[in-house]
Amino acid sequence: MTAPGTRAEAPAEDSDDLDVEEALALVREAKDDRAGQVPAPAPEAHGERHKATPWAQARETAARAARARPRRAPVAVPLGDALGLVLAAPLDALTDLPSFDTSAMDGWAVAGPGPWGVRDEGVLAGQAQPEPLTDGEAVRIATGARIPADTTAVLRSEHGRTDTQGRLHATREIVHGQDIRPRGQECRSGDQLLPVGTRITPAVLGLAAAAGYDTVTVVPRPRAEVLVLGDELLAEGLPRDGLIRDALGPMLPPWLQALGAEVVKVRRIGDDAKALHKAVTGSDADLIVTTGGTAGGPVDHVHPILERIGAELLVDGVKVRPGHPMLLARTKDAQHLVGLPGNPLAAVSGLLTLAEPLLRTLAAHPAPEPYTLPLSEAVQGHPYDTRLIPVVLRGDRAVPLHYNGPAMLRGIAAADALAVVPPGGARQGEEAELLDLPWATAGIEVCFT
Ligand SMILES: Nc1nc2c(c(=O)[nH]1)N[C@H]1C(S)=C(S)[C@@H](COP(=O)(O)OP(=O)(O)OC[C@H]3O[C@@H](n4cnc5c(N)ncnc54)[C@H](O)[C@@H]3O)O[C@H]1N2
Ligand code: MOO
Repeated sequence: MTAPGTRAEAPAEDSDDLDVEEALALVREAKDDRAGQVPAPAPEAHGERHKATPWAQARETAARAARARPRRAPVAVPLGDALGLVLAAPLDALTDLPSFDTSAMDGWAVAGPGPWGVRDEGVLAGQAQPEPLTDGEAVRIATGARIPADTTAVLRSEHGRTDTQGRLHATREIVHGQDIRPRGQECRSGDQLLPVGTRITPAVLGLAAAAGYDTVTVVPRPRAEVLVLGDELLAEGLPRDGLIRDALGPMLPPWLQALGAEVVKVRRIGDDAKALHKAVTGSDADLIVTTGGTAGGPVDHVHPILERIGAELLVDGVKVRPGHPMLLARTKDAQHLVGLPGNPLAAVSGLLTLAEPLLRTLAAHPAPEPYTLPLSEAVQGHPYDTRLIPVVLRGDRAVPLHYNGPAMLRGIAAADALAVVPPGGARQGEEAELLDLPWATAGIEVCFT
């Protein structure tokens, strides 16, 4: 169930569905494999409309650009900082689990058949080795406490009673070994608990801690820098005198974080070519994201600066609405630049078309499974380009939202996803591919970053 014009139709060798193994090759000790090198774009004159890349191909190019980069070394991060990252080394148990024979219940550790004489001192969780039991002896024990040597079973509190002489009787039959968790029941030291490529969830953090880890070895978070261009932008207050509020400065950093990036800097550059040149050449981020200045107006400095620094344009315009002037360039060996158009919804389109596959691949996250839903109403198409339309998901339908113009955020702010509408449009009831917004899937991606 995949909409026409989507990844499913792309030739197999061009698929941007990232194999985690393949992605992790970027961080392994193995020699650098540049097989995925992105071919240079067709040498067509700047400004020609037909050089624009088809939407699905642009996404593939962005993912492949990330794969073609030099290896990034794995890093060790404290458990508290590891949520959402991907294991770059297998999680091998550093201890047996449990690491000692443990009581599974509150009750008594007993030795031999009852009734039993009960020791005065009980055994609590966290206590060092308790005294061994002798036959006919019992000791109060808490869940998680160490089992004394020579214990035959644990009798649950609710299954025992003490008589007037203080002797303990079982009120039901007990089985040898019952309610004792033997050392190593879950794993032995050295057992592989999780393989390379596993996404670190809250449960993985818990397992890692239980297995003795303080830090985990992970694929490093890609570092992103945001450069907001435009002299017309205000950082606060109401729009006035032809000036407008900067909508992208507040929107992009958390969105990039939700896509797996660490945002190292957000800078307002204005329409100053010199400042932009300095910011781009001085950046050591994995990804520079610029906003505005892509279209070729009098103060659109992005293309000229990329040309000046000898950057390789991998995508120069995409057959998608909104956002068609978006671009992707390789600025240096281990750095890319995504140029987002200034119109805010066009910038979202660029973010999901180019930045998402690039960051996802660098972060070694698997590609989301493509899925489709029928549209609740017809959506007018562009004659040649894909359209991305904000939708809400209601039951088993995608409901297109109004206010989906390139300069509008009102639709996307209420949306669950973007529907991919192929050239020519989609009929009511037609299946459309959906791009989930990172916070719409139970907030999981957002809290993972
Ligand atoms: N002659 C042509 N003009 C334009 C074309 C074209 O093909 N030929 N394409 C249009 C399309 S489509 C888009 S999208 C925009 C892209 O423009 P730029 O990337 O050069 O961006 P700017 O010109 O700087 O800004 C466009 C628009 O967006 C507003 N803007 C910019 N930054 C922000 C921000 N941070 N927050 C809110 N709004 C922002 C800016 O004020 C402009 O209104 O070009 C069309 N033109
Ligand atoms: O591509 Mo522009 O984004 O239509 O407005």
